[in-house]
Amino acid sequence: MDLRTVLVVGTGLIGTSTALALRKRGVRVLLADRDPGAVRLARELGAGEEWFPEGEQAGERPERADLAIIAVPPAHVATELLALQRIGAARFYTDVASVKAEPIHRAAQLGCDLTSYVASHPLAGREKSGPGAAREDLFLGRPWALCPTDESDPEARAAVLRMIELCGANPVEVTAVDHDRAVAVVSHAPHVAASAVAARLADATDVALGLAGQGVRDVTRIAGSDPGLWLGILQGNASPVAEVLEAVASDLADAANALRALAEGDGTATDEITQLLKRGVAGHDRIPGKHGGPAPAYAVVQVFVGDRPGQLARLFQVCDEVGVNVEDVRLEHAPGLPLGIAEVSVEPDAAVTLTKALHERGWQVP
Ligand SMILES: NC(=O)C1=CN([C@@H]2O[C@H](COP(=O)(O)OP(=O)(O)OC[C@H]3O[C@@H](n4cnc5c(N)ncnc54)[C@H](O)[C@@H]3O)[C@@H](O)[C@H]2O)C=CC1
Ligand SMILES: O=C(O)C(=O)Cc1ccc(O)cc1
Repeated sequence: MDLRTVLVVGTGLIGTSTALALRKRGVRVLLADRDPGAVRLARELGAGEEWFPEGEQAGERPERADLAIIAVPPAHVATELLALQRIGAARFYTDVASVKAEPIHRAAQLGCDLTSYVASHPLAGREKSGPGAAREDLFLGRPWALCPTDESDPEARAAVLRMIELCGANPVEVTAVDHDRAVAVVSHAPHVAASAVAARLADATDVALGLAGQGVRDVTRIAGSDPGLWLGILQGNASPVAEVLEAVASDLADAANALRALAEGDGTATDEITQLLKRGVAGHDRIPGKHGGPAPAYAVVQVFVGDRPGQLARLFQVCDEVGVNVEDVRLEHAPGLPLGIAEVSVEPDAAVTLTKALHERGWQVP
């Protein structure tokens, strides 16, 4: 299936990232958003050209795209789909909303044409919104769910598969109901849990915040996301998310009770806590790695870096010189000190080479 022209409706984080990825693969991209500033910025970022729907530009017929990608909040997907289908904006349609059953159900209720529509959802994103946060490589190697229904035309499915492929993502075909149950576990409930942990920090003391390390940053990163967007996501998947949160809340309550017992001298309560921690390790170990397979066991080389411009570039230069590929990098800042620790993840075999090279060049490797 050839995608020559794609229309992106909603030029925020996901719409603009998709547009940038498609542009890079030579697709012509038309952009629309109810916020003119969002379209302007997406255009300036090189995501495509502005789309003028029927009647807005005198004498011009609207151009019919091969595929329209609806990248707006979940509650607006079905109404946008209907409006676009009414003017024949595209041959096929998809959306990228984080929930799937509810928008499909609503589209059916509104009388949308379900043959030309295959709902989808990239499992990649950021805690930031808007076109300014978009990245053309956001979807590389990431899962991208697609949920054809019995009514979906095979050609519509092929068009959506082609879009996913062009964005460099891995298609995962799943029913809308199974999708929603799955993302409740791997995305939506974790988001609420992160918010609950981060909410503890709102009135934490300055001393506590001054001692914050990478752990709390990891656990709360997604809590910085747009609450309006997330309310819509949680509303659209309320029961499956509630079910997972009830299980998490039960584990947390048991852990708190065990710790109370421990504080009162009941040493046997350690068993319960150990069991939870071990179940946590088992669950964490099951998360696939960045390319979709089992998580690779990278070695982490720690190195002190001064908080000055150019230090990371120098560090990467050393990696380059000794032919070591950087799989991941994480910076931990030491509060109040003019230095931090870079944690460079590399293939296990490369760790010794890199550590030796850093030592030789005068880097402090703890
Ligand atoms: N934020 C994330 O990490 C991810 C979000 N998603 C889904 O992608 C969709 C978009 O989310 P983001 O790009 O993060 O949000 P965003 O807030 O960055 O962008 C949404 C854009 O849609 C526009 N918009 C809203 N209603 C509209 C309408 N009726 N017609 C035209 N434009 C409209 C807004 O003006 C805004 O520019 C949502 O459905 C979300 O569930 C999917 C994967 C990841
Ligand atoms: O920021 C991250 O790492 C995310 O995982 C973001 C995200 C948010 C919503 C989705 O539907 C999918 C992914």
